[in-house]
Amino acid sequence: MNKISHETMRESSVLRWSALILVALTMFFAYMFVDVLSPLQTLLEQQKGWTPEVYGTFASSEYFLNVFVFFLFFAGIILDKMGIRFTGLLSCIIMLIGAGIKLYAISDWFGADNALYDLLNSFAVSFPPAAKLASVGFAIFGCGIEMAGITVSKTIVKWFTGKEMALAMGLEMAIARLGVAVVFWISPYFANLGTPDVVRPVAVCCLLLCIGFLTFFVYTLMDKKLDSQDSTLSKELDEEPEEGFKMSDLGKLLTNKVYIITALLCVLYYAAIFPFQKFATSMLENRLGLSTTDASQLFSWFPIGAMILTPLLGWFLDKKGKGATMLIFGSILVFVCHMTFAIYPFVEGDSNSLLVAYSAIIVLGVSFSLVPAALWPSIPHLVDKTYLGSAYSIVFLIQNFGLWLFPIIIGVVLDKSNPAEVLIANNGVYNYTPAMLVFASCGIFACILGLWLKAEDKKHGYGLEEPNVKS
Ligand SMILES: NCCCC[C@H](NC(=O)[C@@H](N)CC(=O)O)C(=O)O
Repeated sequence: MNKISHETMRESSVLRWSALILVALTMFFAYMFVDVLSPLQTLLEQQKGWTPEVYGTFASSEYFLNVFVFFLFFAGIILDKMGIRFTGLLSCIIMLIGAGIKLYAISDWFGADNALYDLLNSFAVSFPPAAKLASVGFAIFGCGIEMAGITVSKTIVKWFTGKEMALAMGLEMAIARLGVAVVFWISPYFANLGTPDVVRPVAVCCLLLCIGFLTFFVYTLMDKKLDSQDSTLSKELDEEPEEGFKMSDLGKLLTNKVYIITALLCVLYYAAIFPFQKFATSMLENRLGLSTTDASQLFSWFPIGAMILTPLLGWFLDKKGKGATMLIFGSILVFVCHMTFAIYPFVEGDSNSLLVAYSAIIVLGVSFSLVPAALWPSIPHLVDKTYLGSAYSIVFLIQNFGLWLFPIIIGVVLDKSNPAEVLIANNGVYNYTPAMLVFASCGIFACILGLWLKAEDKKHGYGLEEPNVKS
């Protein structure tokens, strides 16, 4: 009888973690691109005439095709049918196309003598043509990054099931957060290198996206080898090949109560995070009277805090469990942060005010470690692995709806709560209280869903409070 070799690449910790670093780098550069314009809202308003409403609509366009053309739904099916290599490379190409369009839209090459410019200028004239085309590019980019996000989640499950899965997901997200922190520093830096210009940082981030494509390409070589080892092993062990994804699996997902609660918690929680990220620099400028650079650097402590804590909490989840409890605490903390920015009487130049702002940002960073570290590794506990790609894609789809809607709501709330005459009377300083109350309310609803999830887990034993690593 032949000797059976049970060793695959995933049993080597060096190879397993190398695979993780390669895919995490793709997400690192992608997350940089997502937020490259976030610290430049004020400059966009001054140079390009993008009002908060225009900016909010542009920011939400990232999610438009995912939600309204159901791209994410198809992305999940493509992932389950075509596999990680194909889907990952496709997602990188889509990101590059979208990013290129956005760069072109805000550049001087896209100007009044251009037929496309004239066409886009012929309707909805309060929305500048550059913002329209940039939104199209960002919507295409959004398809790519979300498709990459579900692919990377499935990749981590593939390499780390029964091992340090939550730590791996935590580390991947930490690397992505580092990308956000870096872009909040380098974006204003490149924009202000010489004559202030929003195009420079976007061009730099486009180049970095190409590096992300290359790191994913290198990963595909490892993925191919692992697949061939897995199929040899299955033959040696005489295992039945795994059944692939079927359309009927979607019905199973959508009638899975605990999965739907998790998806709703996800949309409410993330609505208080990513859309806030798009307005945070401007909020800090207005609430504390800071310059763009100072506000942006203050805010960068949020992703930095999340970056440090997410892997530690992932490690804690692997060893000790308590995932549902982490979701509840994380939701309470997001509420605390946003309420602080909504109601604290900040005074310009006051050191106490600055201390309170820093503390609130750190609290948000802690929250943004607790929830993601617990949420994403909980999905494999709730669904069958044959349709895990679709399970992630539908959570992302529901989440993307919130991420699309909230920047628009916040843009409108800002415009309505700051009519022109009030804005002039306030020397152009925006009142952010109503907008921050909207964000705070998301935290409350997410917390209620977290409590419900914990009760369901206690009743049915999904293992959300159990450690991931089986000893
Ligand atoms: N492997 C990690 C999975 C998701 C991480 C999560 N990202 C998202 O939820 C994205 N859908 C949101 C976006 O791209 O805007 C995160 O915490 O970053």
